[in-house]
Amino acid sequence: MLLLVQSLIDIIKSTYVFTIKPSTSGNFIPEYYFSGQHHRHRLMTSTSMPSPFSSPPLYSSAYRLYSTPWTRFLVLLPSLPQGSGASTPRTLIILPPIPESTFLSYSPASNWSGRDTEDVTGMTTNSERKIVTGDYGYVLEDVPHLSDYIPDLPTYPNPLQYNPSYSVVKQYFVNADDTVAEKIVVHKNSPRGTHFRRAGPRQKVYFESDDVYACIVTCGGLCPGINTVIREIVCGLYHMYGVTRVLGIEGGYKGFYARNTIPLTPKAVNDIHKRGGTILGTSRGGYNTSKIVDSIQDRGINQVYIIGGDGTQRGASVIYEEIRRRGLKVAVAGIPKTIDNDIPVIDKSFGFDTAVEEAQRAINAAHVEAESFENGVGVVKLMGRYSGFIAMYATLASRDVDCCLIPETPLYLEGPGGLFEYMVKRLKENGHMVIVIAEGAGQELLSESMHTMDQQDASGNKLLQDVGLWISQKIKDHFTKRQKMVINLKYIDPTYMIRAIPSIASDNVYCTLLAHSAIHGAMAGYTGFTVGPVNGRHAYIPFYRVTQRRNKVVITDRMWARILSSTNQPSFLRPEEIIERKREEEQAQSLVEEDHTDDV
Ligand SMILES: Nc1ncnc2c1ncn2[C@@H]1O[C@H](COP(=O)(O)OP(=O)(O)O)[C@@H](O)[C@H]1O
Ligand SMILES: O=P(O)(O)OC[C@H]1O[C@](O)(COP(=O)(O)O)[C@@H](O)[C@@H]1O
Ligand SMILES: [Mg+2]
Repeated sequence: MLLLVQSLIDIIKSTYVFTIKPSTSGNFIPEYYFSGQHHRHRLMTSTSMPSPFSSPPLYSSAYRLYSTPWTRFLVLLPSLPQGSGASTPRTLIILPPIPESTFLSYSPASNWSGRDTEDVTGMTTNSERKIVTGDYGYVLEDVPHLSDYIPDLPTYPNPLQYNPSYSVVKQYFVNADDTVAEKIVVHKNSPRGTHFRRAGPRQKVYFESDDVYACIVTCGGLCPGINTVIREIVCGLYHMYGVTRVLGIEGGYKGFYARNTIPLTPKAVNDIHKRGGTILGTSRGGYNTSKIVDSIQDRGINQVYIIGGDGTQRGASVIYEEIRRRGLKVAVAGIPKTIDNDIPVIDKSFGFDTAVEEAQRAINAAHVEAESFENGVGVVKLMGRYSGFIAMYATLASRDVDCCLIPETPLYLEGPGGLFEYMVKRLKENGHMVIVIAEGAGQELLSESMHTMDQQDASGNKLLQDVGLWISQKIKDHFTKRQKMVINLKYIDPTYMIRAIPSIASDNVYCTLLAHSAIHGAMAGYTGFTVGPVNGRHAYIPFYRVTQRRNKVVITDRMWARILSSTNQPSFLRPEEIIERKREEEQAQSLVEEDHTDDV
């Protein structure tokens, strides 16, 4: 492979830039830029990927070679046939990862559309995606800075050094070179791997307090803790940096151009963390980049704090791009919000602990009902559109659950190894049982039996059928018609109750840290970033890293094994499927750096 790579260096001449993005189906969607246009093509699954050494040969003029320093892969892109358009679908081949040392010897390749620059530390950077490489396989996936596109910006001493609360803190300011490792479990010879810029206050800031005009917007579904984040942004800006002008945008993204705004002061937000929801209101859909950025520009806003999930962060990324294109001195900071805990890279999303805590009440109720009746069955539906983290953690915490069903696991009802067989066994053994089901579980079965059309919400998210109602009915039908066994089934759907409550104490502290990290980053001139803890330390993460894939429960990991061992439920996986899943997971691991929440 080494020789092969070396001999191909001279053909790396192109203007394409790749990133590799996992799609919802687990395939990888490469995204690339061609002549300034942006196209997306689905990459074949890793299992169906042909060998790079197979026909047509690697040296054929039909292929070009690309390298991506942030994924450390080589990608082969077949050239377009004569006369075809730029959007013609093409098959990509990804070569297996190559030794980091080899890669760095010629990375970044001359094919980046971004300019290559050498920074003072001698590290090589790329301005399209700020990748900095260092010794021993060190990679920094840095976030943009206002000075990247606005020259000669003045800086000011950070007012925090005169703040009586903070000036006593030893080493209050973050060292400019501090970065946070994405992976902390390493082996003797592992490369140092990917890092993110450490969050926190800097010695110099790029805004004078009086000049700051900040705004806050909340988008997407609710989540416990949103009000706390709003409160802490307002109070943090005021108390740490003396910023008095903060505007609340009402009703999500569309509020920028179609709704009212409200001035936010520490007094106005003093008590809001005790309430669920968002005092600003939220929405799905209604995203319009130019109208949003026009509104930011017209109002003279220069710091934008955007609280929302994966869709929101995608929107924030486009807003940042447009602001940069217009050359505006406006910092864009994202604060990740999702009750489903499906945002990657960060350790956990705020509100998740609150949701798991509140879910206990529903599970307890289901358990009390179930054990009080002969053949009592409690069914609890929890949120989790594509990721079953709430169901998994709520199950593990409760210990009263006999079966946990999540979107990541297969599910079948009838036959050996199916749910009904397990239920009969469990009811005979225990006389009652509790099932926790995440809303996204078993959706294929549902659409098969209900013949429903794919429907979407205003943001384009798939609208799910009510799996709780469906499975409850299926269970009832099975036991009355097939088993001739009387069961007492109680279905509890606490989903919105869980989402709408105020956050618990630990989430409140977490929300405060997120808000402060975002403020410090924006004041220091960073932009186009999301904040969040990575292995316990808060970091600035480029938008593309939190939107390129979804955090999911890995059912071949130890955490899911703990569930199986705690409930004794069937895995719904046949042995050959387990092997296949493991293989797929290993391949995905080697293609994209994974960040599981497991590994306790
Ligand atoms: N790919 C995208 N590009 C721009 N805006 C988006 C994108 N996806 C979603 N949005 C916008 O982000 C907002 C929230 O998205 P949604 O998916 O509903 O919630 P969440 O951010 O919680 O995932 C909506 O206003 C939606 O229009
Ligand atoms: O009814 P709504 O508001 O569309 O929300 C339902 C969805 O919101 C979620 O809480 C996730 O929301 P986000 O994508 O906004 O984080 C899912 O669990 C659920 O499917
Ligand atoms: Mg979402």
